[in-house]
Amino acid sequence: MSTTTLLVLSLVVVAAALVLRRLRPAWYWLSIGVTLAALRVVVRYASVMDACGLTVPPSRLRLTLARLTNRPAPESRPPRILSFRPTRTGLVLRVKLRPGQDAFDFAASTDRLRHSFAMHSVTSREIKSGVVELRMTGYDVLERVQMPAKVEREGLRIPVALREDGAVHYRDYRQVPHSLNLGATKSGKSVYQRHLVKELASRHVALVGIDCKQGVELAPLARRFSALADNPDDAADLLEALVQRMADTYQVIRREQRISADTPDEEITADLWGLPEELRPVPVVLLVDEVAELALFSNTAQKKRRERIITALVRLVQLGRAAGIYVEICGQRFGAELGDGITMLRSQLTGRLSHRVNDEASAKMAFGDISPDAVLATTQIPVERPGLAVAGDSTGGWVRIRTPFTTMRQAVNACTANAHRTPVLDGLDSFRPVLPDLTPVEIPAPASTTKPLTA
Ligand SMILES: Nc1ncnc2c1ncn2[C@@H]1O[C@H](COP(=O)(O)OP(=O)(O)OP(=O)(O)O)[C@@H](O)[C@H]1O
Repeated sequence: MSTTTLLVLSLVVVAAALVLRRLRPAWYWLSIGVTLAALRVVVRYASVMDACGLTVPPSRLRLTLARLTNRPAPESRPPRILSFRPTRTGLVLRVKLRPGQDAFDFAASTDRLRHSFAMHSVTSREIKSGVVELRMTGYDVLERVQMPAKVEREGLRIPVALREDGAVHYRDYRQVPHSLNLGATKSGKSVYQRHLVKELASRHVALVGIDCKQGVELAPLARRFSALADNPDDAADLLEALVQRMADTYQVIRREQRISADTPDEEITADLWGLPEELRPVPVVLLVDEVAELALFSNTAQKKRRERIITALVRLVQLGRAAGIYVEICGQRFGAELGDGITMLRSQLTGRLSHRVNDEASAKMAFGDISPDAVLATTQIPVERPGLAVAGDSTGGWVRIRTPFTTMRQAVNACTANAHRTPVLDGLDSFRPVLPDLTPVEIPAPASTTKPLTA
């Protein structure tokens, strides 16, 4: 093969790689990117760590030994690599800190590491004392979200989104029972909720919905819902019925505790999950869409209704966890301006998720009491990336996530396929939703209003 042919061939390969990298970054990463990036990290590791100030100077002992043996002074040492593995979206590097190093040094250097290793993003976290994990992504994984084929699908741990470091973000109801999902209009709240329902559909769980937008978001998914309210009056009754169900579940737990009174303390159940399977009531996920509609009032009757609703919600979030009742509240704003009880309610919603918001005050409603960094990250979500959100928890940790785009049709299909799993809930029978007619309806052409022309 002549040199010219070789040159042309190399140019074509490089051009193809560049095009692939631009148009299909995930394919580029899997085919070429991962090898190049891994080589880059391995070759540059020591010098990058040094440049980022993540090395430690030689100990006195090493210096003395070098002096005694007439050898040149030893160099500063980077942290020891414990493991290094490529993933579907990036690289994961685990390092053992040297004496005197701190996980915060790494957290503060992630941006420097990112551009030194030419990666898209780098995040760090201490996984155990003295061991830091650096997760690097090779491309912007949140641009076109693709969940990995293999995700944990067990119990009430739901894969809801992809994190910016390429890991799957789970909504774990048993760890974080209640959550708040905020965002301005068109920010992606409904798509998130739809995806959540699609994933919950195949689990052993009862779905209960309140959607005061006349049910436009949840009614199409009604086949998988055990109860649904589409106006504030029904919502008040439904919430009170749920509070009653919670009390009934506590009775079952109490009875079981008495039966097993001679068993050791640690075996006496204090929540639904400790009950034997045949006695265990089905757990319930309550989804509330546009919560502000429940809190607003303009006359005395509506004010009374609001009080009933907020009281029931507060009771559910305070006591629901042990009875297996989990609450997911969704809205554009959720602050003190919605009236009494809202701040108290919010403090019990330990899971926080905020899509794009219109102002800092709204971001503070999600994260003001948890993490100022998360407030800043929320205000920086761009309009042109709906679905991007900041997820946090009460420990102050937060992460950027994006849910895969889910159409209403995909969610409806999942609900229809799992309709047989919809449990009947005692006491909530009267709230069973009217099933949507999903057969295509032919829309008649509009009658012509144009008068025929006369000569
Ligand atoms: N995860 C996502 N990935 C890609 N596009 C998305 C995502 N989430 C939302 N979008 C886009 O943004 C649009 C608005 O999303 P969505 O209806 O969920 O907003 P919303 O916050 O519920 O708005 P509203 O409060 O007005 O109902 C969607 O129609 C879709 O085009």
